[in-house]
Amino acid sequence: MKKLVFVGAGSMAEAMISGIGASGLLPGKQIWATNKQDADRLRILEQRFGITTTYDLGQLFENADAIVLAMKPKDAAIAMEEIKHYLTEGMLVISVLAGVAIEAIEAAAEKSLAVTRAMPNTSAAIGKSATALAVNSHVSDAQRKLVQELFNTIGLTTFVEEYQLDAVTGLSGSGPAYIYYLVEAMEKSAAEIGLEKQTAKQLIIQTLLGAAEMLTQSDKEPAQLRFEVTSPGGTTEAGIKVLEQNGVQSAFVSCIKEATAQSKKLGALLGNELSAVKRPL
Ligand SMILES: NC(=O)C1=CN([C@@H]2O[C@H](COP(=O)(O)OP(=O)(O)OC[C@H]3O[C@@H](n4cnc5c(N)ncnc54)[C@H](OP(=O)(O)O)[C@@H]3O)[C@@H](O)[C@H]2O)C=CC1
Ligand SMILES: O=C(O)[C@@H]1CCC=N1
Repeated sequence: MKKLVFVGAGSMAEAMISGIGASGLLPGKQIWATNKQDADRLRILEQRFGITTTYDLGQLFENADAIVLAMKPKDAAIAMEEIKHYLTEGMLVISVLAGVAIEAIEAAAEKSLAVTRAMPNTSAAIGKSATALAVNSHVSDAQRKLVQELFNTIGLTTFVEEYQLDAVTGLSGSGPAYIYYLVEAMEKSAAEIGLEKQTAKQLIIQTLLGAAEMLTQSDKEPAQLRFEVTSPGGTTEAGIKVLEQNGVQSAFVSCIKEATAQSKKLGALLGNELSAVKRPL
């Protein structure tokens, strides 16, 4: 790949640019970006990652191999209207938009395009994204390889059916936020039980890393690993009892289902009835 273009330069674009840049797959100069109006933000990204930015769409799309759509779903209709004439069949369009269907993107562009829908997460910034990809039939084998190579630079990559991407969004796209929410609660409680912030932070982070590594290395189910922490009549049992009384596990299940449902709703913001991808019967 010689030129990768980001349309939208917010949190997700930055996480990807940071991860791709650090991997060395593409020199910063060959990564291009634009946004709607925030020129200061583009200057910051240029300084931080050595990328090239412009508001000149002709220059932006010239000889581009792949275009990443990285605006909010609510802004996608206007953005597509602005860029559709620059999109060609030879380009690979990579959409990270939550909920928006490949067919809706082609409909907005008013042409057939090679489109990959990707659902990464912000851990892309440190090469630790969990990314799911779905491609349409116009994506060539070479482009499929290229997109996988690209997302491999920012973490783990897996291919799924397009209808599964809303679930991926609810689970791992939004997932880092659920973990940060838990950490916020752990930090809050640490302050209330008399631990200094810095000490608590170190202990919490190592606990998360250790648990993640246990889940990776051990063959045991998470429930079994939990039981092994839980001594009868001990502290964990007392703590988990409170979580159970407050329905925390079922709240997490509802949370992920609601996020998945919201992904489906966001798809409709491109203003096309093709947006919702149904599970095949
Ligand atoms: N954040 C996350 O964790 C994840 C986000 N996503 C998806 O990534 C996408 C972007 O999210 P996020 O980065 O958080 O959003 P941000 O709000 O941080 O960034 C949105 C970007 O889109 C730009 N933009 C808006 N309209 C246009 C336009 N017409 N032309 C060009 N650029 C435009 C904005 O420019 P300006 O600032 O000038 O207005 C801004 O740079 C969303 O679709 C989201 O679903 C997917 C996975 C994870
Ligand atoms: O909250 C959102 O809509 C985006 C999609 C996944 C993570 N952030």
